[in-house]
Amino acid sequence: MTMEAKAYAKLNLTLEITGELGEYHTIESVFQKISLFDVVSVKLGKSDSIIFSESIRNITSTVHKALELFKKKANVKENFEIYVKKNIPMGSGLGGGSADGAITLLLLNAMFKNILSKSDLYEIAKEVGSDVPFFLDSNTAWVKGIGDIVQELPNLKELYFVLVHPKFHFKTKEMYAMFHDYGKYSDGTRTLTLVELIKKGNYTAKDIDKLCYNDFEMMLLEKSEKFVEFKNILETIAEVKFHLTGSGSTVFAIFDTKKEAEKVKNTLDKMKFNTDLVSSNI
Ligand SMILES: C[C@](O)(CO)[C@H](O)COP(=O)(O)OP(=O)(O)OC[C@H]1O[C@@H](n2ccc(N)nc2=O)[C@H](O)[C@@H]1O
Ligand SMILES: Nc1ncnc2c1ncn2[C@@H]1O[C@H](COP(=O)(O)OP(=O)(O)OP(=O)(O)O)[C@@H](O)[C@H]1O
Repeated sequence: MTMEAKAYAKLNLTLEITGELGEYHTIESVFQKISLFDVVSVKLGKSDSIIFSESIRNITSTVHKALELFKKKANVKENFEIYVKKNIPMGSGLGGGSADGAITLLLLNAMFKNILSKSDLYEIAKEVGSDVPFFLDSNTAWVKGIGDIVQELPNLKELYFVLVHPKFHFKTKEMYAMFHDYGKYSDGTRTLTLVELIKKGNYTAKDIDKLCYNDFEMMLLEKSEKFVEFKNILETIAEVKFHLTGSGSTVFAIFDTKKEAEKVKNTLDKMKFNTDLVSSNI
């Protein structure tokens, strides 16, 4: 029997870097799942095999890590064939690797009739990657710690996002290392303001847009000419504001209606930008 599930991407509506914890950084962030997904399928096999639809650089992928840790924790001796259809662009700040890792854990656990408790899964998820716990069962969340403390929020209302994927990419590890030298940490108050707005519930795309903030973006605007140039051209053509997600390089703009989002996407597509139109409704 093959079990299959969607691994949804996320946007960081805010991303404040608040300090350091060992080799990691502490963050305050609002994570939002979006309707862009990889598909993970799992079935029993003669030996463990993990195949991605696109070649990925890292042989110890999040899916390899999730499988290894699940088998160990659940004391499972069976072997599995896992296939991952990648749709989420890699190294984009959309959390594709983290989502795949979380969904692999959920599928394996479902195959074994929930052999592991929610808290066991959470512990393994943290080991797969600092962002992975969010992807186990949240849609909208206030994320703290090194990404591992997840506080559920009411689902964001149906909003639309135009994503633009630049030709250049940033590596998460290098971005945090660069931020360490840059050193302009935040205190989390911007994230708290957005959290309060989402809890209250009466808002428009514009209200959310005004509160979007990303410390990596602030750093890139000071340090990266290619990012500044890209963002300026994009915002001039689209006539709307774009925000970085995670450590980039994908940026997003927010709209109340699909129609408004389509208009901007069409304009950008004509100019050969690489875009996606997604919504918060998954
Ligand atoms: C930028 C974000 O996408 C925001 O959601 C995440 O913080 C990144 O999370 P991620 O891609 O799951 O990152 P990981 O694969 O766990 O970590 C890659 C590397 O980034 C650095 N890292 C990551 C997360 C974090 N909170 N602090 C860090 O300093 C560490 O050097 C780590 O070795
Ligand atoms: N399941 C996976 N899918 C894609 N890339 C993976 C996976 N596991 C490990 N990787 C490696 O991690 C790198 C970045 O992965 P990913 O696409 O998750 O980055 P990201 O979107 O920037 O994530 P985040 O927002 O969590 O920083 C890839 O270039 C690849 O080498």
